[in-house]
Amino acid sequence: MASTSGGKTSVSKALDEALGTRGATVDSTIIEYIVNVLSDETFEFGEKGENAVEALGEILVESGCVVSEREAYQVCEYLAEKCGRSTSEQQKVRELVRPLKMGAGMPEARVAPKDEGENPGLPLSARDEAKLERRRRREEKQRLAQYHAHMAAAREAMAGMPVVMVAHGGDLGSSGARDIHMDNFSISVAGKELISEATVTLAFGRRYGLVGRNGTGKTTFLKHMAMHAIPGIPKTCQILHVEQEVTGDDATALECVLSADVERTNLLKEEKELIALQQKSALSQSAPPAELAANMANGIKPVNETEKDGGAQTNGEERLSSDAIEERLAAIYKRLEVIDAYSAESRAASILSGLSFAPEMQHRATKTFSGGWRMRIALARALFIEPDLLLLDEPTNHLDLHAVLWLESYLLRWKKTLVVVSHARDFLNTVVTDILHLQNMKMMTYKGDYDTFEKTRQERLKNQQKAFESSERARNHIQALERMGEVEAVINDPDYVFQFPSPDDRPGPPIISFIDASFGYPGGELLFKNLNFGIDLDSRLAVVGSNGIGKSTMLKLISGELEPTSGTVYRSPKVRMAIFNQHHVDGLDLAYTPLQYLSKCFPGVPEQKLRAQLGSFGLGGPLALQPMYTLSGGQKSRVSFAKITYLKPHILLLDEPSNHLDLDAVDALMQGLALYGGGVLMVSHDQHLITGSVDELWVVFNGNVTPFRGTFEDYKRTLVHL
Ligand SMILES: Nc1ncnc2c1ncn2[C@@H]1O[C@H](COP(=O)(O)OP(=O)(O)OP(=O)(O)O)[C@@H](O)[C@H]1O
Ligand SMILES: Nc1ncnc2c1ncn2[C@@H]1O[C@H](COP(=O)(O)OP(=O)(O)OP(=O)(O)O)[C@@H](O)[C@H]1O
Repeated sequence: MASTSGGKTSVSKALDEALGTRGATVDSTIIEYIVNVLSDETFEFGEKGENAVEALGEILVESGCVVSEREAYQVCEYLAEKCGRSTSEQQKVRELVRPLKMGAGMPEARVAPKDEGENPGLPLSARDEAKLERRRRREEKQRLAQYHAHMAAAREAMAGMPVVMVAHGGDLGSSGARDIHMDNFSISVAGKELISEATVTLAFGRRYGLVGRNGTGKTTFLKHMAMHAIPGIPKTCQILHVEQEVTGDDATALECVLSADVERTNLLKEEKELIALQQKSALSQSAPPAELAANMANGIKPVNETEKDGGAQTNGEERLSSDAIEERLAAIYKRLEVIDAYSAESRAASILSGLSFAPEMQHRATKTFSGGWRMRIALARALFIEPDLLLLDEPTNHLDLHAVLWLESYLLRWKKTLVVVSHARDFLNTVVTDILHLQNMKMMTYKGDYDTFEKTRQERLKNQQKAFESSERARNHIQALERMGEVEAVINDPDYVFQFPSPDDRPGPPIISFIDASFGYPGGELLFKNLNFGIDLDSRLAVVGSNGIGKSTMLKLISGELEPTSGTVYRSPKVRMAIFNQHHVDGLDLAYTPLQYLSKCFPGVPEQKLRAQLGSFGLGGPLALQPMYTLSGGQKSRVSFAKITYLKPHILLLDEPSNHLDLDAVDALMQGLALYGGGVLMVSHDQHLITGSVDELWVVFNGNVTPFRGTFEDYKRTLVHL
């Protein structure tokens, strides 16, 4: 099998042979660059030279080494045959001293040049070096300025979003909006068209799953709807896009949810003040504050900001009789009953509890929660508000399986309209009534769940293909083409491939061993007691368990980011581990492009190699050159995958790897893992991914990690019965 490179001399010789006389006409710096890339000891040609084409195809054509892409393939195949070596002969890749960690900003691995000649390009004079350095600094400044401008614009857009609160009818009433017709609209971002001339109707009370490849524009579409920026959306229609976590302050989680009912909050506040006043006036007949007197003069109208500002025309000296207070209180009680205010607290508490907030947590200040939990509070608030149109963007990403199952059943009873972006097949199949499919700038609606959509679409594509082929045949026979209806060619998404480079070396066992290992955070209780297990290069494991039970901590104990408080965790000194963690985006430097970012992480590695690595995760072409703050969620995830797998780890530790990936990408991930030659341990609750890519399920519970005998479906059933 031709997979890795040979020495520099043999590569140079093979290249000479492949290019023939044409080689002599090409700039020697280019030839030197190509030889350097191919003779790098970690370079893999691929079975038929396909990786070499990926890395060098463009430059071979552009420099005139070959005249066509086809010839580039031939040359690379020849080079692979001549210079690739079998796996057994492969040289060992340099080892990393520490594992690669995404969240913590993986230690930047410097790939040292083998010798002076390995860096492509000619040596520069001191003057040129200085010039280059100045340019680099200028570009850096520019890049940061653009990034900050982008973030400021995003914040401004967010601040301009209509505020959505619980509406009880009457003054604060909802429009009673029903169906929404968005006719012939287009959406562009930075001059790039994402949706073109689409027409979408959202029927009141239906639940739509919005699906499409990463980066097609689903989130952008939700944002535009929430801003009422698409013609056809009634101004009065309350649309809530759950996008941002709630801000952390002293209000408890429960108060934060309840405060979304502004009318209730204000009525309760007023009630409290009136009662205090009643008690006081019983003693001293004191004067009420101007604001209260004003409310009473206004009758039973609920207090809101407008009244506070403009309604206080009564002077503070005016005295209110206890009768007036009684009257106002009666009106308040009546209104509280009408708006179902007395059951609000239990409704809010039950939503929070469904989303895994224990009673104690519901009474904790929002500022004490992590981002993920604050996102869950934002979701709880949205469910409590019940807007006319609820827009959810990958809600299951932040939830444990228990909460996902609860959310599914809650949304099944949802009475209003829902649009949910999700890449979780089982969630979509359970929750949605229709699918909106965004592909190739077009939006199509399909009735039914995700599986039905897939079947219908396959059928539609088959028929379209048949119609296209027969129209093509007819085109060959009939001249009068105008008389035939135009049949569009079938446009299908290209197949994804995720390539996880397998390690070239296989360190002997044991690789990872837990021996009576216990762990607790300082000042906290023990999270794990006496763990005993091992992980090796053949392990294929999924770890499951509720939120906060310790799954991420366990990954950190495996990788060495944490050490046990007692007992031992043994890690083979030769093992290279890569961690993909849930907060991978925090580790990315968003002001850079994916290519610049990888170049920073792996200095000295030729650009073409890094491009090939990005390409193997679907980030080829312009995406590699786009600042990362402009990338979609799934696109950023791919940058992380490209980064952590570059140095061919022996063990992959994946914390919720399918979050953000589109459904085809999850299939590609499964395929990639199946071909990967190292060990895999993942934390996930994605049934499709788990079922298709691991052979063992481990449950974290009560300080233990126990193998589960049964399928993931069986495990899910145990949760429903809890
Ligand atoms: N300044 C820009 N220049 C070029 N492309 C841009 C720019 N800003 C955004 N984009 C592109 O616009 C698209 C916006 O994607 P959006 O986040 O709406 O996609 P998505 O369908 O929600 O993706 P995902 O499934 O990954 O979450 C992406 O393809 C992104 O690369
Ligand atoms: N650095 C830390 N210091 C103190 N306590 C921590 C720290 N990190 C996590 N914890 C606590 O340890 C417990 C386990 O956290 P961990 O993140 O491992 O759980 P998890 O099962 O991965 O949760 P999730 O599913 O929400 O990611 C939680 O109660 C958490 O609050």
